[in-house]
Amino acid sequence: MSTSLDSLPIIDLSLLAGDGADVAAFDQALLRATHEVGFFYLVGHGIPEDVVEHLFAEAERFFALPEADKLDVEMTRSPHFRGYTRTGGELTEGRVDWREQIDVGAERDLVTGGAAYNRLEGPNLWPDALPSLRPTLTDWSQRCSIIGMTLLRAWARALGAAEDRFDDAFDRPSTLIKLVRYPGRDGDKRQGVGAHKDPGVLTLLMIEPEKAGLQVEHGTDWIDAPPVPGAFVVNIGELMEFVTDGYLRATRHRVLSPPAGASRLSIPFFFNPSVDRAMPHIDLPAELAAQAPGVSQDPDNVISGTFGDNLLKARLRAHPDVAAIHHPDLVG
Ligand SMILES: O=C(O)CCC(=O)C(=O)O
Ligand SMILES: [Fe+2]
Repeated sequence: MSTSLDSLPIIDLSLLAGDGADVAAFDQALLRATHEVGFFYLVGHGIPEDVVEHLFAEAERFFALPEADKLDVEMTRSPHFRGYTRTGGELTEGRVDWREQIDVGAERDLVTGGAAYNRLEGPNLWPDALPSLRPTLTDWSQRCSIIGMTLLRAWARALGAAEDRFDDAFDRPSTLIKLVRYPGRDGDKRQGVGAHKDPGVLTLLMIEPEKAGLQVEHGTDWIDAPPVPGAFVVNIGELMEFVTDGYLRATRHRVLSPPAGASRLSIPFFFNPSVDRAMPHIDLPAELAAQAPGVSQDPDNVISGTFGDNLLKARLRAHPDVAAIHHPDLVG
C-alpha cells in the first residue's frame, strides 16, 4: 500500500461507454486507485475544453474585480458560509492559508431551527459586478454532479453493493464550488492550503493549466500532482473512508504557494449528501474486508456519519470569523 509512486494513477471515464469488460476494467481501476492512493486523474469525462476555459476565464474575472466588489459578498455576511474569503482569512490546522476564494453552494431556502447543520443551508452571495458568474457556476455544478453520481455508482458496484446504494443519500446533494486563487509566496511562507482531508465524500478538482503546487500524501512521501491537460484530479473524503471501514482512503493533501509574483487558480467541486443524511455503510465482501484497516478516529477531528455535522465542524474550524459573528453559541 505504501510502495513508492511517482504520480497519481490516470483513469478513463469513457470506458463506461464500452462493453461489460470495459466497465469492469473501469470499476477495478477506480477501486484500486482509491484503495491504494485515494486520489487519481480522471480523463475521458466528456466536458468540452471550451467549457473549462470559460470557467477559468470567469474565475479570473472574479478575482480581478475591485476589492470593494469582492468584499460586497464577503463570507462574514453569510451565516451559511457562502461568499468571498480574502487572502489569509482561512485556517487549516490552525495556520493561515495563503489563498483567496469564493464559496458557492447549492442555492437553497433558509431553514430556521432544527439541527445546527440546517444553518449551512441558504442562499449564495452573488457579486452584482459579475452577473455571468451565476449561470457559469450553475452549469459547472450540474456537469460535475452527473460525473459525481456516475463515480458513486461505479464505487458501489466495485464494492459489491447494488449500484444505486448511494443514490438516496444524494437526492438533494450538498454541492460546493470554490473558485480559489493562490497568490505567489510571501517571504518564506509556503502554505497555500495546509495538509487536510476533505470532510465529505467526493471532490472533483480542476487546476489552471501548468500550475504545480498540489501534493498528495502517500506513505511517508508527498507526491506532486500537477494538472494533466483536461483532466480532473479526483479524491475521496472522510465520509467515503468512514462507510468502507477504511478500505477506501481519504488522503491528506496540501498546496504549496506558487513562486513570488506568480499565482495559481484552482476550482474544486465537492459532491456530498444532503445535510441531514448519512452515507449508507457498505458491507464489504470478505476479500475486501480483509484489507480494510478500520477507521482511525483522530480525537481532534472526529468523523460523524451525518454529512451536515461533519461539514459544520469543518466550516466552524476553517472560518472562525464567520463562526464568531453568526454562530457564537456553537463555538463558545
Ligand atoms: O487547490 C487545490 O489544488 C486543492 C484545494 C483543496 O484541497 C481544497 O480546497 O480542499
Ligand atoms: Fe482539499
